[in-house]
Amino acid sequence: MTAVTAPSPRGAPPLGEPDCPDLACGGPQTVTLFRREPLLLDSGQVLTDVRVTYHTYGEAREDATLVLHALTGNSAVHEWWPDFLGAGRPLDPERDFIVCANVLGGCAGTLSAAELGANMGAGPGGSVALTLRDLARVGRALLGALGVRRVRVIGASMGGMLAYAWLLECPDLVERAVVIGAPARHSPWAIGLNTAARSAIRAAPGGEGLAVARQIAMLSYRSPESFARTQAGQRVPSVPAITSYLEYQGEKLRARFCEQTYCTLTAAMDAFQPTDAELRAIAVPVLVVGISSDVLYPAEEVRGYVRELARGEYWELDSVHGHDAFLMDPQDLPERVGAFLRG
Ligand SMILES: CC(=O)SCCNC(=O)CCNC(=O)[C@H](O)C(C)(C)COP(=O)(O)OP(=O)(O)OC[C@H]1O[C@@H](n2cnc3c(N)ncnc32)[C@H](O)[C@@H]1OP(=O)(O)O
Ligand SMILES: N[C@@H](CCO)C(=O)O
Repeated sequence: MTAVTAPSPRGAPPLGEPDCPDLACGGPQTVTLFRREPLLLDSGQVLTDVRVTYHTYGEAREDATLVLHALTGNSAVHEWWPDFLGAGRPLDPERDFIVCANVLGGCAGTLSAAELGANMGAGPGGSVALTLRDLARVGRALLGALGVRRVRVIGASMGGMLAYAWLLECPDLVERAVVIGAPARHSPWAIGLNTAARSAIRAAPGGEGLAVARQIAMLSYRSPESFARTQAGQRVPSVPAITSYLEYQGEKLRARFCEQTYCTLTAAMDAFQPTDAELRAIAVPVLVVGISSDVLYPAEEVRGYVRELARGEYWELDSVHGHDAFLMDPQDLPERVGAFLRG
């Protein structure tokens, strides 16, 4: 394992300077994996020298908790999940060794889709094919480099689908998993939303399309009632609040994210279609959490997959705020997750 110099994740301090010392935090750190043995992607392409950026919290141990971030997330869990990370919380650095890495193809320090496209001669718009199982294999190599031999995985949204990929790809390593607000397979509805987002990016490459993609996605991350409560009326004269909100959110993502990553990761989510037989083979305990007002991944759809899991259990977060409630309105969710992780 060799540390290398690499660009800082957008908005993060320079690599190597811990940005959360109070949480026994190591990170952001960067390692280059697959130096001697290459990584064979599901597409048949081969990668070497895969740069991975990650954070750790707590003292290194052979058993760890791996946090899997969502589509536009990064490895800095302390920045986006403060309700879950800290003393007395489900991810407690005083008790656990916690790892989170930016995914392969991501936009926050790890070898990005744009860099992969350059390597593979792909054009703009993200024609690199990655699968969620490829992402899990890279995570596995990182855990190996850190000396981890057993892992509990937890993820929400794309991170929840990635947790299913871990359960299928690394059954020897995963001892339990938490899947929040995520299906085991993308539905036609979810694929359709991603298709529209990628069409916007291809139609207006260079940033404008990414902003429109975010507007489409934001409508699926909240709910009619959430927006009725938070975005009624106007903030700017003559402009509906929801309009200026979506425009603002679009520009915000455009400033911090990468269009190739957006296309590559959403395509990986759409292509993830494990069979019921594969799901039935998952032997470890899995906590599946649905969100009552989620219009992207309706609670009933998320709950349906529990029937296929040998040791699945279901809990529902009752919130009006839709899919993003796991970030905005977690209520009792940290407590439930903590109890499950402690087993
Ligand atoms: C498991 C994971 O990995 S999750 C990954 C985490 N992802 C991220 O951290 C990045 C994505 N971020 C998000 O999705 C969101 O910011 C969340 C869900 C984390 C937080 O959402 P909220 O706190 O509700 O923020 P909200 O969506 O209301 O937006 C607030 C912003 O919009 C602005 N805003 C609100 N209403 C309006 C309006 N009508 N017109 C214009 N601007 C508006 C606010 O001023 C605020 O601006 P700021 O961000 O510059 O402070
Ligand atoms: N709002 C989060 C979750 C979306 O699934 C994100 O932007 O990553």
